[in-house]
Amino acid sequence: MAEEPQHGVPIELRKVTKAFPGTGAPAVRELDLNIAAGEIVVLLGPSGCGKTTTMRMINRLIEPTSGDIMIGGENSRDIDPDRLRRHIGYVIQQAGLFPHMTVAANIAQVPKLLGWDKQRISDRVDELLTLVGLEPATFRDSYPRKLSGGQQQRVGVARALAADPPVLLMDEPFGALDPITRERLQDELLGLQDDLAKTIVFVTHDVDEALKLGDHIAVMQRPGHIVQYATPAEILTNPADDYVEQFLGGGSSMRLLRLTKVGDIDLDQVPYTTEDADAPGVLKEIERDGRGYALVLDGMRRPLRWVTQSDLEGRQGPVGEAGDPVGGTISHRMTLQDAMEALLNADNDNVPVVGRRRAYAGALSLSTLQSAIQSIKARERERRTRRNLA
Ligand SMILES: Nc1ncnc2c1ncn2[C@@H]1O[C@H](COP(=O)(O)OP(=O)(O)OP(=O)(O)O)[C@@H](O)[C@H]1O
Repeated sequence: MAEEPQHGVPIELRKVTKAFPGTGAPAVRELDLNIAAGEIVVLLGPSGCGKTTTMRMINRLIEPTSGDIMIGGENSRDIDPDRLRRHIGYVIQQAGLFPHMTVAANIAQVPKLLGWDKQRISDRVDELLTLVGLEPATFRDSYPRKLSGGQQQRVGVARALAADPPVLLMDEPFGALDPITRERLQDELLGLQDDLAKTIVFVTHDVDEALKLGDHIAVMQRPGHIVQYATPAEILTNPADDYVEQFLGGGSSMRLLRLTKVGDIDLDQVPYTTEDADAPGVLKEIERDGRGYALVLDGMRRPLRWVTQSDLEGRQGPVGEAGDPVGGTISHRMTLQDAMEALLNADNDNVPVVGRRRAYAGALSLSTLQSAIQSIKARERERRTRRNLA
């Protein structure tokens, strides 16, 4: 049986500076950064702002000129660099796989260094390939050049995870992939992270990637400092200054739509009933509500039909099959953007939202969406004001 994965540890950078010899301004300047255990923190910024240098100081591929880096409470200066790097997985653009080694041999590198026996290594390789969505029998003995960019990147992630390190550093890992593969790998990374809860430092200059993946985002500016360190929603609704605002570009409301899940907002509550309910009673309730319709649910609370006032007028006995089938439903897991798409294509203004086991959870309309975005913005503004006053 597989062992429980090792969860992430906190990382703290204290006044970390890197000045490369013979250059002008330092590449990274007195950088403070606190990364909580199990979080994905994205370093976001334009080329040359010091993202890669910051990341490589964490695994000591680059030694800081001054300052301290604490990993799981230990000063990285006190950890042997080889031991440190075995406890920190590293994924780079285009995977950086060794072309003359099979996929299995690439993944097995660190376990081999750690002296694991053959059987343990082989089991681990298969487990990891499965974890990143590659069939072991097909891919184990392949050479990297036979693989697509996305598959190579998956192997890169498997290799970084091989010795189950608590920390992963990912430097533009999806930068060279086409947009569809890129999105898929981002989703898979988030899925993996749900189970693994590693501490991940992720470098990108792609705003949407940062907003999607980051629990927190550090927006960096040349030369080597952080302008804002906050959650994606906070950065979108309250950019710290003009630089951050410009870097984000326009469309912050659209981005909030992409970032927020239907389950995170207040849904509309419409009257609901069942097929065996008494029609005149339901009619009364519809009249009282004033909207003119109700939702009929089955025994498992799954939406079946919309019934309107006129469907029920004069009807005696149970509601039965009165009304029209609900065209479609919206899952509580959908982003607001996907929900908006569904609403624009729906026949009704209101679409039922379903949660676990497709049970009714509320309803959504374009105007509910609009007020949700407005209240997210207002909430973030309020939080910031409170913080500034504190
Ligand atoms: N080995 C080095 N020697 C001298 N200068 C360096 C070295 N590595 C990086 N730099 C400089 O440090 C600064 C920060 O570089 P870094 O690679 O960290 O930026 P970055 O934000 O990761 O950029 P990119 O997105 O282009 O990778 C740049 O001005 C770069 O030229």
